[in-house]
Amino acid sequence: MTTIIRGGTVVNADRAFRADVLTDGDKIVAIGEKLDAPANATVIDASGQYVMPGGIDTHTHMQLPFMGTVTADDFFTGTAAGLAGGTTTIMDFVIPNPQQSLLEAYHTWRGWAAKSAGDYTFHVAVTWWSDKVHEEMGTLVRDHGVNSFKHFMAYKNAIMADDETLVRSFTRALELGAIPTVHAENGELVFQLQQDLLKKGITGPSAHPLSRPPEVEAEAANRAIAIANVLGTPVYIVHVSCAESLDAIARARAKGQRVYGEALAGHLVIDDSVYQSADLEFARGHVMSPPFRSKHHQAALWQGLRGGNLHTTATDHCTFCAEQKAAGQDDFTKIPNGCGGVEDRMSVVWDAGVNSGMLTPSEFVRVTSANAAQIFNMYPRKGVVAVGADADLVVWDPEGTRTISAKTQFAKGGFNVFEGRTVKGIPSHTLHAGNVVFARGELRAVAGAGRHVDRPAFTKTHA
Ligand SMILES: NC(=O)NCCC(=O)O
Ligand SMILES: [Zn+2]
Ligand SMILES: [Zn+2]
Repeated sequence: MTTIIRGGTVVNADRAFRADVLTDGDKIVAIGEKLDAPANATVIDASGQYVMPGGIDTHTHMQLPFMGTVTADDFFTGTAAGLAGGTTTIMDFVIPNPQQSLLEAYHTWRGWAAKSAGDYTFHVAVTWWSDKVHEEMGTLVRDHGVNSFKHFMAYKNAIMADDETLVRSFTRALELGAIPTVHAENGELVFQLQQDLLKKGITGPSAHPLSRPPEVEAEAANRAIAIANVLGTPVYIVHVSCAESLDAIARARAKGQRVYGEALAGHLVIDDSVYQSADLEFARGHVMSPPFRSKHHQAALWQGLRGGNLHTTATDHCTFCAEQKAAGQDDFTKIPNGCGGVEDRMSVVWDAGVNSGMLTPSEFVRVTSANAAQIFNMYPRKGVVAVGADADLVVWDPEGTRTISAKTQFAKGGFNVFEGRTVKGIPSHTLHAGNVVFARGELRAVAGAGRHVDRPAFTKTHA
């Protein structure tokens, strides 16, 4: 398929310029003013619009078996919803059970992901340690295009990585040229606080944020950063939700440490008042970890994004319907943790970030795709509008509006944490691998059209 996008303003992380963009097959083949195009080319009129790299969501959980259930979105519905919102690549997580082979889990997830409509790639979680894990990390990096390993510092008695696992896995990642990532919350403290709250008879969703205060996150962020510093590894901290964790990242970076931070669209715009709702189904729908925080944390996260101490935006898309969330109606610790957003991240970050003047369009591209592609070694295949890059593009209408609602979304789960929010700045068209997969509200996602994105190891100079 050949497509010409005419008359738009191309926005990359480094600059914006007026140009047509020609795609052929799955690649961008020409960029320039008044380009010639074959007579059979599909023409998209982008006048008054921006042409940007398709979004990369660095953190999703499609079809995840978690807390006794499985997320509502699978790899088809979740990636299709992403395409509707301008996100063309997701970074999902292979999460082996403790004692399970990493390779076995990796192949299971690859099987599930075969029906993806958008591109996908995997971080692999290290949930336990043994010589076999050491060996399998090597196989994943050398033979399977994995260059990032995830460590959950929370979820005690389930997938929590203890300090020995962190130290050994970070060390191994350094040997292999892979980057360690962490969910930073002190799982021992969370467990203790949960038990204390339950003993006091505080069992509803309002207890969730009380069991995971900012200090619990900051302790783990500081610990992971300290471990990375001693071992000389880079480290990427997922879903940074509070000023205290951001301060830890800023301190380390000021000393020259290679620390990266991810902000979630939800944490940027939703505050912790949601947990006080008398509508317990609504409150449970917002239970995720780390929880939504008070407004001063949101302001800090925006400053972190603009100032360069936070690098990526993601969603942690992990959808559960009301019936699944009701598993925790008598005990908040049993509410499956997770919320959605893959369909909404680009518009939410544009609306709250660019329309407010907090971010420029180029900074928007930096935090929605370019930095992710660079940190995780997909650049310049992804994250830039350039000749030779994948034809994953979003034609962005800065005047278009949409009121987000679970009733009209493509994602499953029947709930949306951004419900009722009217965003200005929406995709008019999304191209994935050169195909127009979303056009003015019409989704043309094809199951199985998504490709796995191999991410090679970093050279030794990265660490
Ligand atoms: N974030 C969340 O609550 N659920 C998904 C798993 C995780 O990322 O911690
Ligand atoms: Zn997490
Ligand atoms: Zn997650």
